Amino acid sequence: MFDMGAKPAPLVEARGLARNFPGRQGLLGRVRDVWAVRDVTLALAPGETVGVVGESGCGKSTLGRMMMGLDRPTEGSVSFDGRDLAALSAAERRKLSRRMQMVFQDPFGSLDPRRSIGAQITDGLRIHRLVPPGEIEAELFRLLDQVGLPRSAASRRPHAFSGGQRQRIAVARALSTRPDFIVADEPVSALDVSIQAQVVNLLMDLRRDLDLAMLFISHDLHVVRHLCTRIVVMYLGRVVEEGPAERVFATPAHPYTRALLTATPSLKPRPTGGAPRILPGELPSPANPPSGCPFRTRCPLAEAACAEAVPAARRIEPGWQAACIKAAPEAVA
Ligand SMILES: Nc1ncnc2c1ncn2[C@@H]1O[C@H](COP(=O)(O)OP(=O)(O)OP(=O)(O)O)[C@@H](O)[C@H]1O
Repeated sequence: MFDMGAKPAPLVEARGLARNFPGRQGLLGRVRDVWAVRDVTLALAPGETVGVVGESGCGKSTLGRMMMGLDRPTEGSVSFDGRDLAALSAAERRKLSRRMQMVFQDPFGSLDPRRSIGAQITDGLRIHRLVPPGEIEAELFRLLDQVGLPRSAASRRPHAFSGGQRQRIAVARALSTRPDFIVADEPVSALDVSIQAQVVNLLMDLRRDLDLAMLFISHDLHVVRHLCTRIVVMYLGRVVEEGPAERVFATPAHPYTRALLTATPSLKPRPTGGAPRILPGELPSPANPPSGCPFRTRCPLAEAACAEAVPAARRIEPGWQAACIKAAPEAVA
């Protein structure tokens, strides 16, 4: 379990979260469940931005969905403002949904091509009756201003916008209900590099102005570095390192974090689409993870003891932990 250090009362708290999915029959007839997330404990204070990073398939989206209450944990619990999400009635859950919003990688997939974006941005206002009907248009214009879109955008449909503009629309829609907590799942990965910076800057401004707590999921460490105060590194469903973003980036303590940072060429332009960079060695199947430390099959420091047990989190400093028997802060070249 990760020790969170001294912090204000959390807004969102995940305790011992795990999620498995039933496996498919393999060639030899063996069926293995996939543990997408295992034993994750994580808390966000109000207004805090936490980045979740790791290679594709390490469980980031599944964690984000559980923290939003969109997916039920197999084990563990998520609480929001001190209330266990699993214990809420449907009506309480609906009410709470106003305060929790999600922004996805593909805004086009979550927008209805036949409706004007003005109508779509204001759905939440109507559902939750946040402003009187006569004030909806003024609120819509305020939201468009906030995300840097012209007011003339209101009457147009999604296809009239570029990828970056559509992500601004998705952000405006998420903000419309005045949430306290946003899960942003790879919100800029599908965008052109130059546009990514604009959307990240927008999110930074909003975080500052609105005091939003944000779980920002990304395989791109540099995006996270700009935006987040704390970083959580996942590998095969487990948190392997967690700490203040500045400290973790300067001197990562887990060999996997070091490998991720080394594999990320610093701020070089890269192709659109943001395919995760390849680390040395093969990522084991989540249906058949190695015994002991999940990273040991690719780890340059691995020794016999690493195969014996999943390493406990070692405290590097208050609020900074790494699950490795050799965890020690070390600068990357
Ligand atoms: N609904 C599902 N049914 C079966 N397996 C699933 C399901 N959702 C996720 N998984 C599996 O759980 C593991 C974690 O997936 P998840 O999407 O959470 O990872 P991720 O880190 O977000 O990856 P990506 O960046 O590719 O989205 C993967 O092995 C995935 O195949």
